[in-house]
Amino acid sequence: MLVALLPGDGIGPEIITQARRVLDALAIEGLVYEEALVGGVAYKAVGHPLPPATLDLARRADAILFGAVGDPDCDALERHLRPEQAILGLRKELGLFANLRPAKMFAELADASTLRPEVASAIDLMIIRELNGDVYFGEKAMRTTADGQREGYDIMSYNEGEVRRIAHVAFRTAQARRGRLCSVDKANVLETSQLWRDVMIETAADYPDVVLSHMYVDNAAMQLVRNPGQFDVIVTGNLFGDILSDQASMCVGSIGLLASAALDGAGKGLYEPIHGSAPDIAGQGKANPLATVLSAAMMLRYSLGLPDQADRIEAAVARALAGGARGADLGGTMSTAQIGDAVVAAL
Ligand SMILES: NC(=O)c1ccc[n+]([C@@H]2O[C@H](COP(=O)([O-])OP(=O)(O)OC[C@H]3O[C@@H](n4cnc5c(N)ncnc54)[C@H](O)[C@@H]3O)[C@@H](O)[C@H]2O)c1
Ligand SMILES: CC(C)[C@H](C(=O)O)[C@@H](O)C(=O)O
Ligand SMILES: [Mg+2]
Repeated sequence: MLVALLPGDGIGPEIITQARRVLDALAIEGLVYEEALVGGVAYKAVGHPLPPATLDLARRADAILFGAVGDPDCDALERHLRPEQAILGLRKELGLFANLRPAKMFAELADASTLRPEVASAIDLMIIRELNGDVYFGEKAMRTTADGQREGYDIMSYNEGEVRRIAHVAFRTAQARRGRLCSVDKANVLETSQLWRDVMIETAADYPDVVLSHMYVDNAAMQLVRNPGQFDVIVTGNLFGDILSDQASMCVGSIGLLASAALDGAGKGLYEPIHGSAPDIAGQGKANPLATVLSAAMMLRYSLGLPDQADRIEAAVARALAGGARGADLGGTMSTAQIGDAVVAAL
């Protein structure tokens, strides 16, 4: 089994190092790793954020463990050369359309949430974000209007096939959990969302055991902090899912805790923390590696057929947290490597 390791920029290498240590400690037979450049480091080395050799490795691999991309030095580059294009390109080129972003409160962290403990302790939800469409991948450009103003535009669209395939993933996920699916859209304003809602309702006919509800995205953002315990599975588009998942991360204590899987529906997956390259803390040993460690657990579960090993990592993270393994993001003092040590010791 080949795992592509793509550490990327900023805190990416620091957090991938810790995830790799945890994987190594499991001594899984037959697991091999190959590393490649991605993001700003790839642009600086070879002139492109997603070099052909990296894309080729990602295609050959059974799974991809990804750190983060993004570098302030690159923010003025033409868009197609910016580091972020690497992650967008991998998702699109590999057809990784289903993004699973689970948020569950670790009991040991109830005090770390910005929500009151009795509100936060009820959080056990899964955000399913569509990852290959929406305003992210529509036509976009800058142009000049007739009266000489600069104008930027980005076309938002979904076709029904794109919505239906993510709907099936979401309904099946809800079936395997508590049977409740909340579809989040903006159907009161957007045609894209009206189609989204119509297709969700049509697909529901195949899943009579799942209770489907709908919520506008503005209300969903409010409900996530008012009463997050009401959610089981949330399914939403690319942009809304991006925003709501960062919000959900803070509800469970830190953005440094939320893992994700980007799946193609056929077993291949890219696994990454939901956060970015955090240039403000890069290279200082302050990054929380747990989102990446938990992403490695998702990789073992969803792509490598090793659910018991995944459970082992997740249990070790819970034990490490119970033992006080907290970095600055959770009000503690441990470094990135010390948190890694604590997880390895708890395996
Ligand atoms: N998938 C990705 O690679 C990805 C995701 C999001 C943002 N980005 C990129 O990352 C760069 C920075 O973006 P941003 O600042 O908006 O978001 P960010 O997620 O990198 O950081 C937001 C805040 O959270 C903190 N933070 C993030 N991860 C943390 C961790 N593991 N431990 C402790 N604190 C953590 C950061 O220090 C920062 O204060 C940008 O270039 C952006 O495009 C990349
Ligand atoms: C870096 C960016 C392109 C990316 C996104 O918007 O999908 C990030 O925010 C994420 O959540 O993975
Ligand atoms: Mg994001």
